[in-house]
Amino acid sequence: MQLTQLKADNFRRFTKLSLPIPGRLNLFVGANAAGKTSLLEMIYCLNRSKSFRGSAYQDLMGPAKAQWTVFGRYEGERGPQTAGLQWAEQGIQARREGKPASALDLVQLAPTQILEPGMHRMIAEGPTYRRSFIDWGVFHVEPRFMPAWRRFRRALRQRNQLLRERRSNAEISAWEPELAESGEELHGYRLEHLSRMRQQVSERIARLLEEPDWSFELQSGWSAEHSLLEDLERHRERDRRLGMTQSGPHRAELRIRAGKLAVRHRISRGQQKLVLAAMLISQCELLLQDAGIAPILLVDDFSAELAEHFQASLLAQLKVYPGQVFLTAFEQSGVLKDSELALFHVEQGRVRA
Ligand SMILES: Nc1ncnc2c1ncn2[C@@H]1O[C@H](COP(=O)(O)OP(=O)(O)OP(=O)(O)O)[C@@H](O)[C@H]1O
Repeated sequence: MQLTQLKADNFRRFTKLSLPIPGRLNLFVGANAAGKTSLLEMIYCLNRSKSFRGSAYQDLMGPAKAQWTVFGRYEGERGPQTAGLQWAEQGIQARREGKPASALDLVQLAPTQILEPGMHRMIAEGPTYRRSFIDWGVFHVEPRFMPAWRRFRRALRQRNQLLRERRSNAEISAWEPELAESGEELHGYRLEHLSRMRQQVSERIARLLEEPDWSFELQSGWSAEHSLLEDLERHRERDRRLGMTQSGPHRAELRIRAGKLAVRHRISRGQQKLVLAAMLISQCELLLQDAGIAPILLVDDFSAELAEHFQASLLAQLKVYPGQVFLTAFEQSGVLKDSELALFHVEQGRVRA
């Protein structure tokens, strides 16, 4: 899907915005605090119903009133579409084609991914971010993922509560078959998605970083020698002591290695950015192959931490990516002086093409 018009009312410093977006490759330029990241956040928020900066809905409200609205027109695989998201003190409301919709409807309409400086944590920190990277892709290509995820969450919640309440083994184990079955199912979807992506990601990273030998391994979250059901039984006493279930796909880990070393010990911040970019672009291409949708890619602070020749290889990969791309930068200099990029100047909450 391509966003062809973006409108906003009282979103951060954008009091009123109505921006036609004619093209696929777009560049927002402007000084510090001009509002470039807020524009990406607006698109992300519309398409994913949350801020990528971890801001609460209320924080997105500008000074004009206690309410904000974002609206988008789209063209693409599903024909012309519209979507809107409005927040007021009563809560958040989503609309699709002018009719009330769920946040999930918007998430499905125009899959959107972001590469932003804070994403280093996806490599440098714990497994949560890497799991959510895999799950975002699985969600869009595998319709059975959400029902399995809901079954799993429910069984996990119930078992955890019974563990905390120190209830009998009979009561606790009653939830284990459901938890194990849905948990194994989720792991299977993740594995399938990763195996479809693995080679492409490794090759893309090798191309971007000019270094070979990258590997990805998904650890299930329970022991490799046992089924999840067996693991839950074997570790019930440990789980009792801790008051929570320690085995399952909620403990899965995606290990990324460069040669034999974990990637976070091995590469610089700039290289981390390229690894993440390679992972995101490959995953977006897989979504196009498997679900027929080319996600929108947002890249905040495109040039940060990248030497000019790395910027050039990243831009080259984004240019051949078939989906819509939005970049931000302080100015259109160096490799960004590219006639294929539609340029937008952002100044104090205003945008001009
Ligand atoms: N809810 C809000 N209401 C009004 N203004 C806001 C709100 N939230 C942030 N701002 C203002 O928006 C500006 C920051 O915008 P943004 O982060 O989009 O800038 P940027 O162009 O990406 O800057 P940089 O290049 O420095 O990252 C700041 O001046 C901030 O005070």
